[in-house]
Amino acid sequence: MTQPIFLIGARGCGKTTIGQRLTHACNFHFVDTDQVLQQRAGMTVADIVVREGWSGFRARETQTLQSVTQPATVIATGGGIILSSINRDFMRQNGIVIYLNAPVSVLAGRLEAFPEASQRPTLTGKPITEEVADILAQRDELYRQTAHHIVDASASPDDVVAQILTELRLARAS
Ligand SMILES: Nc1ncnc2c1ncn2[C@@H]1O[C@H](COP(=O)(O)OP(=O)(O)O)[C@@H](O)[C@H]1O
Ligand SMILES: O=C(O)C1=C[C@@H](OP(=O)(O)O)[C@@H](O)[C@H](O)C1
Ligand SMILES: [Mg+2]
Repeated sequence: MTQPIFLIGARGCGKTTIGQRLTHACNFHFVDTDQVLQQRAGMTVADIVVREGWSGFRARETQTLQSVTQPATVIATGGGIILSSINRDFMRQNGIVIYLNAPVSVLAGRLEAFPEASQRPTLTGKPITEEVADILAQRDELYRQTAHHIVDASASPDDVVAQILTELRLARAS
């Protein structure tokens, strides 16, 4: 199995962290759309949003997603990648999509501890817990529609990786 693996889910669900670990377990390459996009632009997400608005960032994100998609690659996406139907269709058709699902309390706790504000400028201007709740309410259905598999991302990193490997093995056996 060398199909690309796309990790989707809200800010703080662990796409970047789990993606790196999963890469070692599968012997795949790792890419993170936000890291590649920022390197190519020579700007942080926050800078891009100031200069080009969220629409400029979203256009760059779609282009980056398509250009980094290769066999034997784990692709950690940004939390808003599923807002575009082009991205949703692209991921479903070109690989295996895994939703790292976690409740608002877990997501907000992680984002308060590790805000990484240059990569995560505010989406709504609201305090973290309110923003996470509002955004998850808007996007949860899109994550679910796009995913081939859903895992519990509130577990420890080792456990989340183990859940993903189990899902992939079960899918291969069926
Ligand atoms: N399963 C986990 N258990 C505990 N902490 C986690 C877990 N996954 C991620 N984290 C922590 O949460 C923060 C956000 O994780 P990150 O991988 O950047 O999320 P995302 O890329 O989905 O926004 C990081 O500081 C990371 O160490
Ligand atoms: O949820 C979002 O709309 C975003 C999530 C961020 O990525 P992470 O999910 O890796 O934090 C980053 O792509 C950008 O700030 C937009
Ligand atoms: Mg990330």
